Amino acid sequence: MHEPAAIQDQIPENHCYGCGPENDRGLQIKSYWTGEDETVCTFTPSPHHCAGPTQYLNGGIIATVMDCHTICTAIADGYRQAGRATGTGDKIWYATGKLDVQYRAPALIDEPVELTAKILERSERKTHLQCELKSGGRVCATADVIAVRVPDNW
Ligand SMILES: CCCCCCCC(=O)SCCNC(=O)CCNC(=O)[C@H](O)C(C)(C)COP(=O)(O)OP(=O)(O)OC[C@H]1O[C@@H](n2cnc3c(N)ncnc32)[C@H](O)[C@@H]1OP(=O)(O)O
Repeated sequence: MHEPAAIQDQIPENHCYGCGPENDRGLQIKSYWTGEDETVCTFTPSPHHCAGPTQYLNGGIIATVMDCHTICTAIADGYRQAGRATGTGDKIWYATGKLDVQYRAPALIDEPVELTAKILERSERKTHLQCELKSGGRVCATADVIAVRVPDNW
């Protein structure tokens, strides 16, 4: 079970291609807390998100959804650490400092991919997260991510 409201729907003014509700041509992923330091996201690919062979998901799309799922997790965690509901008060904004993706198996285009993110460590300026992407019941990609806090006018 997770909270009813998606993290992305609580972050204001987000036009990001991967996770921005304001980007009507974007992927519009939705992430949810499942525990203290863990979030999940289910993304349903469209046929045009394919790799060379039409049955597999493009690697850049895989990287994008892993990037956005983890960075939104870091942002929501920033609000939690500040003792505020996500999106309230002064804006808290993180950017990707590092995204290290390992592609372990091809992900299928015709079924949803399941992502999990886990916060490993946090400090004032950065959050270290791990992400896993599953398709067809197997782990297809893992990522090591550093989210870096940036000014709210970034
Ligand atoms: C709601 C919006 C969701 C958006 C989701 C999508 C996210 C994105 O795609 S963002 C776009 C892609 N990312 C970017 O364009 C970022 C470009 N880079 C930058 O702006 C800067 O280099 C930035 C912000 C990452 C770091 O800024 P800078 O002022 O150099 O930070 P700096 O003070 O050196 O580092 C802060 C901390 O982060 C660490 N850090 C920074 N980069 C890295 C890295 N690549 N690897 C490891 N650690 C890093 C530093 O070691 C430092 O750690 P500590 O506090 O322990 O000393």
